[in-house]
Amino acid sequence: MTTSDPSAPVVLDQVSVPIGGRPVLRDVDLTVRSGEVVTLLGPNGSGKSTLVRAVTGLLPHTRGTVRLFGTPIEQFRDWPRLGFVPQRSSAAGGVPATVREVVASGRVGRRRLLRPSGAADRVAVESALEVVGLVDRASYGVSQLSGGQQQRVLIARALAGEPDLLVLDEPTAGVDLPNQQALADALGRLKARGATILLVAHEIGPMMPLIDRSVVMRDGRVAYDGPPLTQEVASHTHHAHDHPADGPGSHDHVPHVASPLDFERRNRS
Ligand SMILES: Nc1ncnc2c1ncn2[C@@H]1O[C@H](COP(=O)(O)OP(=O)(O)OP(=O)(O)O)[C@@H](O)[C@H]1O
Repeated sequence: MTTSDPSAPVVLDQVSVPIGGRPVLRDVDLTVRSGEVVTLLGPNGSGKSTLVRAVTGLLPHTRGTVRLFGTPIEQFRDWPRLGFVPQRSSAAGGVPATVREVVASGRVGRRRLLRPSGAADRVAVESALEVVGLVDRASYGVSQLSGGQQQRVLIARALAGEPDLLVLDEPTAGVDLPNQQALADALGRLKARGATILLVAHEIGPMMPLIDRSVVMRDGRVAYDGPPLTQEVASHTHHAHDHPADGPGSHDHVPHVASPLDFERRNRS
């Protein structure tokens, strides 16, 4: 989608990203406007994580331009405005940190160099813990928590930085329904504060009412960019192994949404 707002939180214009010499993102146009919640959908390997890694500056692009809040990413310095929740690995990571410590680490970008944390930092950390419903677990070691709760710790860490743009890569993968609901509530509050959210999601679930737009990736390109997919389409999942045409190497680890075109095609047959 082209944009009339070059100062939008995210603007990708004809962006290509190769990995290991292979084109993984190809000529991608994408705009996420201020205050929007946009979901990135698409089969495994279609380039969703690559796209968010290009947006968060973790992966360089070779063609096109990536702009954050109107500034080309190469010149962008206002990183505290951006929060990123990476694809789930583990918030514990073998480090014996408490929940509060991990969440407080999200304030680092907001603090002046070598200054101890102040009242504003403490308020932001407590508020983030409250939003994700982990106040009563704040002094627990992160490794004592369930996977879904650890995911909420990562989200609280991003929220503690009070980002204007929050990018989340599959925050609900493998997360049970109560945790998905807690996440949806947290994102709803962030949205109410005016934040912009770009979300890679296989499982939309309780987040559906928050979504303003859906973008479906396929083979490194944008295959659909438009109104949010309905709950019916979004919940119409399949596994890649049902579709041999997807070819080798596209093994799926979770049910996923393909493009709306697939949905219609399957309904016709
Ligand atoms: N570090 C890497 N080295 C080599 N190839 C990679 C690397 N990262 C991604 N790829 C390839 O790039 C393509 C896009 O991957 P990407 O992770 O962006 O897809 P995705 O849509 O996020 O998939 P998933 O839903 O499984 O997370 C895939 O073919 C993947 O194998």
